[in-house]
Amino acid sequence: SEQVAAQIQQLRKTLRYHEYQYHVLDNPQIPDAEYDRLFHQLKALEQQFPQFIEADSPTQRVGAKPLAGFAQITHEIPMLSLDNAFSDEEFYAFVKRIQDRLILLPEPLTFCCEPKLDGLAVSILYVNGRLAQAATRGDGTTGEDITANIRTIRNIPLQLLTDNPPARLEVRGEVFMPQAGFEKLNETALAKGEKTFANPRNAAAGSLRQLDPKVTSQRPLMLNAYGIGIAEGVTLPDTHFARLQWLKSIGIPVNNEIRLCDGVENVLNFYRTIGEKRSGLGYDIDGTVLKINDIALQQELGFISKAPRWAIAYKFPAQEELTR
Ligand SMILES: Cc1c[n+]2nc(N)[nH]c2nc1OC(C)C
Repeated sequence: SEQVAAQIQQLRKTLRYHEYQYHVLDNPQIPDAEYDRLFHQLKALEQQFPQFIEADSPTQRVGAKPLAGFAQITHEIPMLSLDNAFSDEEFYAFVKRIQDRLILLPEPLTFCCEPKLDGLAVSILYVNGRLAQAATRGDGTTGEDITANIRTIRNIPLQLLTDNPPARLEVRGEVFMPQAGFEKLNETALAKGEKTFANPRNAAAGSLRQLDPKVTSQRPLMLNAYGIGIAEGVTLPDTHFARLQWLKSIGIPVNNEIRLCDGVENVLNFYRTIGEKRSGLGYDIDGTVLKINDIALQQELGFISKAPRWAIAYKFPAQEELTR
């Protein structure tokens, strides 16, 4: 049965590789039917030899039974919110406050510019490379344990794709529901006389708050990572953009609209470009998040009580004001 164990390990490795290519690199190497065939081959082998089943096998996404409730989790590093800007002038003022505070002012000032996805912020903890725990942001200090539901999200790896994983790595990101999946979900709900959701954000929130992971597993949710919390047993790169690239390299999905921009004019150009692309992205965003890229400068600037001094969300006018 060593031969069976080896065959099972090889199938898991192959499936993880194809999940990474499909969900993270958007570059599938095999047709979906071939992936499904491999998946069901592994499922059958594990059913025939249950002694080889492991919690982070690609077949083990959907938890067995519904929870009675959600446990509370206290974030070791608080998940803070963001200060907002609603005009170029407010963004200029944000940059001026940074320039006035920094002892040594690099020229140009480099920003990591990201779309601000309209979903739910979550924290996902990997222990020795295995998904161990996940929580909602909650009030920033305490959130709800949604580990069982997070495990069902197909583009979140159950195991990091690296041979020497950090002892502990906390990935922070947004769980969202793409517009196409949202419309299909509401169509089905309507046809079955069930409750429909007002918008993709509410649908994502409702799906993550399901006590039964089997229900969450049927919902078209996705994660896009935007930062790192706890990181032990690894030396992280010294810029935010390089950290996101590193996350992507070990299997964590990162949004592909993220860009580095040198200087304020290029940042504002990013903001306008994303605004023009907004209706065609396929998922809801409510603005951009513009961050000082250099980690040492972030640490020098620190946080105001509730939000970092080094990042700002520059929002778009509320969607209702514009025709969709
Ligand atoms: C609350 C939040 C939300 N978002 N969304 C993105 N894309 N980045 C990002 N960063 C955040 O906070 C960090 C600046 C700490």
